[in-house]
Amino acid sequence: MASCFSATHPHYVSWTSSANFGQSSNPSYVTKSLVFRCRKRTQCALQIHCPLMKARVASSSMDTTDAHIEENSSFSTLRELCKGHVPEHVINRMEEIGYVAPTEVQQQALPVLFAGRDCILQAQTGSGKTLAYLLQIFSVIDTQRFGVQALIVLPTRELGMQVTEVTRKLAAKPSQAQRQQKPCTIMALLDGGRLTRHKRWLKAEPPTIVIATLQSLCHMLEKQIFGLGALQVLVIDEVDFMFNSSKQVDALRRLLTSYSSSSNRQTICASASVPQHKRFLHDCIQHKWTKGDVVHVHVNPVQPMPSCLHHRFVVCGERERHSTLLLLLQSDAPQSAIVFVGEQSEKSKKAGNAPPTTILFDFLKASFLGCSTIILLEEDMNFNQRAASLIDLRGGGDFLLVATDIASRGVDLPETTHIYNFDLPRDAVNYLHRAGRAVERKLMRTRIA
Ligand SMILES: Nc1ncnc2c1ncn2[C@@H]1O[C@H](COP(=O)(O)OP(=O)(O)OP(=O)(O)O)[C@@H](O)[C@H]1O
Repeated sequence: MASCFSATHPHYVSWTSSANFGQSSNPSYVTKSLVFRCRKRTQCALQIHCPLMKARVASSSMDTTDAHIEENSSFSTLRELCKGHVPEHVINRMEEIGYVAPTEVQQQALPVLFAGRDCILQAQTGSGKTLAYLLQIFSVIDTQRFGVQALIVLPTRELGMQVTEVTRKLAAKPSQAQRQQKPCTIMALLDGGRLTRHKRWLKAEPPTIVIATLQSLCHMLEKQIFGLGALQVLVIDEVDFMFNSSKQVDALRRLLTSYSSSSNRQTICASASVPQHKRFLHDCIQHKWTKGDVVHVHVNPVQPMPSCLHHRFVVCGERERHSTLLLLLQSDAPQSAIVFVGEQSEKSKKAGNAPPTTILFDFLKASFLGCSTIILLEEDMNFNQRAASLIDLRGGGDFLLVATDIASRGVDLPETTHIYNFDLPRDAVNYLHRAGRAVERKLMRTRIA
């Protein structure tokens, strides 16, 4: 048996199976029902769904009492919130871009961040965590000083490019009066970039802000191309993903303790999911990844997934998965959608099989006529192809993206209306991040209104 389930976005939650229909306003109830129903069917589904259940139980025990959060609901605009902390030209730029009213996480986190506290920032996908930590960075950097003052570390090149774009927009040229000041320089040090050019730049004059993936960053730090002696703010975005990745965790630990010291910098960790957050906070203090008085800003802890999502699942036979997905796409006629496919196993690679992403991509290109722009994004593509896919996606217009989990973390594709999990996510956390790709712009619209 195989399952294909989808998350779409109207203002209620429902689920369907080949045998039953149901409705609920509580996503965790949906998860429970899904587990229960699949458990009755096959062992295979049971194995797949058990982690979902565990994560649901873990999330239901969360509370916010582990850290004092400074309540400050009196700021109705970001300008008021940032006044006296963030330079005027950045505030002006922020308003020009359209960031006027703060989101909930910005309301709660910015006073804590401006007070210089280390912070674990946990809030729903698309809630505006990036802007919160960027505003803090702009509040502390001094462009007259030499050295890298802020470092943002993220798991993928795609997310790195996105955060770099927002940072550059905010840092745009200061006003006439501030022209005498040196501009804020920003470097994207991402896997697949031209490291020789970066090396020359770093040696000549280190940029004020570096946005990096771990591999490229650690390469530069190990070769002592630059140091973190002047570092004031270190941000680890998608922190749970980074700590869970066997490829990244050692380098991340070195970055947090050996290359710079938590007592000399402000450390901000961000994610929509921090499983076992009390344990994580304990580890942060114990291993000196952060200072001892680190704050856990946890927005909306009882509802880790936005309530505007509509969830459903479809159970079908293994051989009918492609045709079932096609039928769903034809009946939903999504404006823009992402179809998540699992990574190819090593065994399948060794056997010389085509990757499941490519098989599905070719199938949809040949059979789905509802969308002219069908795009592929996966780890095994080279960096130029990956960049080209992102440019196509952001070029406007409708799209159908066939992707691995490379697109599940942080990537902001505001036009996305539907998410299809062609292969089941590994666990509830993975489901939450995949589903979260469909909500960002809609949530913002609601909040601003
Ligand atoms: N105050 C604001 N007003 C309007 N739009 C905003 C505001 N803050 C952020 N946004 C927009 O909301 C979208 C989502 O923001 P962002 O990517 O920071 O979310 P996130 O919390 O980091 O999500 P994820 O957990 O998926 O990484 C972006 O398009 C961003 O430009």
